[in-house]
Amino acid sequence: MRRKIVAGNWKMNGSKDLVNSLVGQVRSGLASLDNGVEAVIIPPALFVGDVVRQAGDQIAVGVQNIACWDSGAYTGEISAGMAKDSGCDYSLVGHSERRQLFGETDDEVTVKVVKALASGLDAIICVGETLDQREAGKAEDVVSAQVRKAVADVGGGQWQQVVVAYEPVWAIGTGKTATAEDAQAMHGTIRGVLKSLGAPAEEISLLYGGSVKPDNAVALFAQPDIDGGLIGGASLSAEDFMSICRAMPGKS
Ligand SMILES: O=C(CO)COP(=O)(O)O
Repeated sequence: MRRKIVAGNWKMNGSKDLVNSLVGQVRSGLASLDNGVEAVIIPPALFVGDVVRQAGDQIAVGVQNIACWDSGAYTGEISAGMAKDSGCDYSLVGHSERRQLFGETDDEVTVKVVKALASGLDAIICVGETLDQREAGKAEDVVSAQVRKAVADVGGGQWQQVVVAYEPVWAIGTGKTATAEDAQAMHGTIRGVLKSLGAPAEEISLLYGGSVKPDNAVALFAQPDIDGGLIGGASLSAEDFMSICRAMPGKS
């Protein structure tokens, strides 16, 4: 059965005060929710320990990025093993901001997925096309290639640790969302790619990200191949984050 996931990527936002106020509110909100949603909080790495301590069993925790290496002289980097050791369950890999602002390459994404899975983290692999690529009619090709490359070294028994998040770059932080139909179409394509690679595609959760808000989450989550969301700005408000969690239908 595919997991239904709502993950909040705080990016470089938040503070200890936000951790202290938000995590408890999300925790009590989830206690009265029975739609089977798994909530994940992905704060800046410095706050992971604080979130883990307050999250209880109901909230999973993730990091926004991991290194390509296990340990060593890589100043400023954090390994997948360290994230796991600190209580993380997930790592984002290949977020478009990492790719665009920090020059993260497809090859590095492939390695980071391997490192995450080997350390026992679930990898939320982020893919998505730019506006130019969409307008040139290349969105499907770009996203399909990103997916193929990212999972190139995933082993047979590791697929249950893989989650794919489709985040069109033009929809991130812009207030523009893909229509539910366009998002569904791309999710169908991604599932098809995973199937063609021999993965148990029907079991893999596919998230949509890019300006997801309480008022558009219902239509997005109603789509058959959209199993949840990767939320940026709206995840910094406990109220909005919980509204988005509540937008998940009780589908299996
Ligand atoms: O990049 C995102 C989540 O990883 C989406 O961010 P916004 O929800 O702020 O558009």
